[in-house]
Amino acid sequence: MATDLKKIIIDTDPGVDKIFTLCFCGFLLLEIAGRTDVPVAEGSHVTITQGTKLRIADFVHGADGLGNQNFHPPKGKPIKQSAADFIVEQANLYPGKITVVALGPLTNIALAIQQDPAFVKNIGQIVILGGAFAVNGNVNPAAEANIFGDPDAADIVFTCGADVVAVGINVTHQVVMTDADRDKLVCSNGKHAQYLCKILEVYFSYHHDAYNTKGVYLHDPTALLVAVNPSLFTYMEGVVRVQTSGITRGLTLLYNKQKRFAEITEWSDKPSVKVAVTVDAPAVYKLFMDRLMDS
Ligand SMILES: O=c1[nH]cnc2c1ncn2[C@@H]1O[C@H](CO)[C@@H](O)[C@H]1O
Repeated sequence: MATDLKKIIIDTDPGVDKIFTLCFCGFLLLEIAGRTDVPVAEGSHVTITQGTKLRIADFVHGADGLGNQNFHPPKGKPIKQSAADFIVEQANLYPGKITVVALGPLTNIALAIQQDPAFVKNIGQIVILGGAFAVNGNVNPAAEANIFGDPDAADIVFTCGADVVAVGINVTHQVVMTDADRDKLVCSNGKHAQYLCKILEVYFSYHHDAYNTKGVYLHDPTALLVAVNPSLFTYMEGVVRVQTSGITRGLTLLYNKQKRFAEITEWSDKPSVKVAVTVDAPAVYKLFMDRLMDS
């Protein structure tokens, strides 16, 4: 029986919880997992306004973005196309069928939108790990890290008119791997469990210090599940705008359309997106841990 497998492009920067997500997909770091068949395209080095991309998270993920484990550089090379060109090409080849899961700043997707007027129609869905909806950010009280990385790009993506679903830290902070579960993972037969527990050390100590929690937030794996198992979440629809300057640069503000304002606002006449508001955290967590411990 033919199965209609979902076609997913993961648009990501390095990071410990990103590796967890790739591992969950059966990829891990592609060479470690022997998945050299998966094409890798290089993303933009500058923001959509040609600004320098800030390195803001070495204290979260380690200086190499991978838990300071000094891995050998990969032998394989990225494909020649840029990430934006690749995303545009795939959306054209498989109209309505591609889901892009964005786990980092949104520069590549904003570039794809600017490059090809048909992209918004051709892309199946854009799942964004990003934003802090009605809660404090994690870079500063206003901004979540991925949106803060390129707020202008984020505003382009949120208002582009494609099928956009955002999962912010108001939701991902509910999915926590505890210290005790990390210890269970170390002792499990999972193929990548030892490796994962090593790269987790930096990430755990950052969470202990920054949040005073005995556990880490599984941001990125949770976002992936929005793409593959959306019924584990509930959503609100509305227009999201991103603050691009000032002390609240990177703030994501959802207009829930409950009030009809007398004035025209920056949210008027913009397309709606879906924003995750609740998550079945035990179910998400179980799916995730079962996969990591048993495969
Ligand atoms: O304090 C932080 N600074 C920068 N990046 C962070 C921080 N905490 C988590 N993340 C990263 O940003 C996304 C969620 O906001 C996640 O991808 C996580 O890896």
